[in-house]
Amino acid sequence: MTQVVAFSAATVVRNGRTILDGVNWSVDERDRWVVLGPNGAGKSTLLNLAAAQLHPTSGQVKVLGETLGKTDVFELRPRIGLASTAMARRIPANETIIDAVLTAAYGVTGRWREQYDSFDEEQARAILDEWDLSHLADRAFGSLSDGEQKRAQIARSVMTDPELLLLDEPSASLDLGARESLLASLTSYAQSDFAPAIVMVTHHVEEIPVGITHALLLKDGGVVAQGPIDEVITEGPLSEAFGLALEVTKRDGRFTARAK
Ligand SMILES: Nc1ncnc2c1ncn2[C@@H]1O[C@H](COP(=O)(O)OP(=O)(O)OP(=O)(O)O)[C@@H](O)[C@H]1O
Repeated sequence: MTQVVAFSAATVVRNGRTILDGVNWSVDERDRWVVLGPNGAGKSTLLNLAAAQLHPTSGQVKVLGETLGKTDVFELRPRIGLASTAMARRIPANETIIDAVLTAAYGVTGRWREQYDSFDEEQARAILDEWDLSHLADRAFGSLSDGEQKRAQIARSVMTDPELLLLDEPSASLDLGARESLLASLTSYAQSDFAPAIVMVTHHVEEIPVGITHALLLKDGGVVAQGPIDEVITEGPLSEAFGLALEVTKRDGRFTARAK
């Protein structure tokens, strides 16, 4: 199997503070990872390294075979799909959903030329259909609900057929119905043979879609546990990561956790 992400003692220091501390981690092309940990654990920092948006202060990070610091990140980034709130903020509020997805093919967030390739437009419409957004194609991004915006962010992030898909809290702030519907879509996407390697960040085990194969638990910038999901999302490692005694259950592929 091909490694799409390889961290070797990856460390990030900001303002004299170590926010990611000697992380060793690798993602294979068939893997679907979830990264969990409390606020401030370093999850977004780790995702930004994998997204080639940030360089490690020390150690080595390889993404899609390229070593950060020794490669042109502007060539690497189009091969990576990233859906995050920070990315969504760059989409103009009056941009239509079809354009918000379509412009990903050109690496921009605002429609800037009148003519797009008809192949790209067809691809964007097929993706809207896949993510249940076709009926909103001509609506302004800023007018969508949080749940619809999350779907639109993911749709945009898969437009370029990325080799690595990174999702930062895809179901945060969604109501129960929107969360469950998005998780079902993520499950069917993750189980497709055509889906790339996936890494998603979340705070809650209830937000892990069925089909995620591996988990990484972070605390204070360090790795508490990592590996196959059923070995990691268990009482011991999860209680250690969140700093309280937790009871963890799994049913039909979904996890729940509560304080003991
Ligand atoms: N530029 C910076 N300068 C100083 N500290 C920073 C900087 N960027 C991030 N941090 C700190 O690093 C820590 C890790 O941040 P990060 O956003 O990666 O955590 P997280 O696990 O994603 O948190 P959350 O769950 O709250 O989103 C936090 O305490 C944050 O305040």
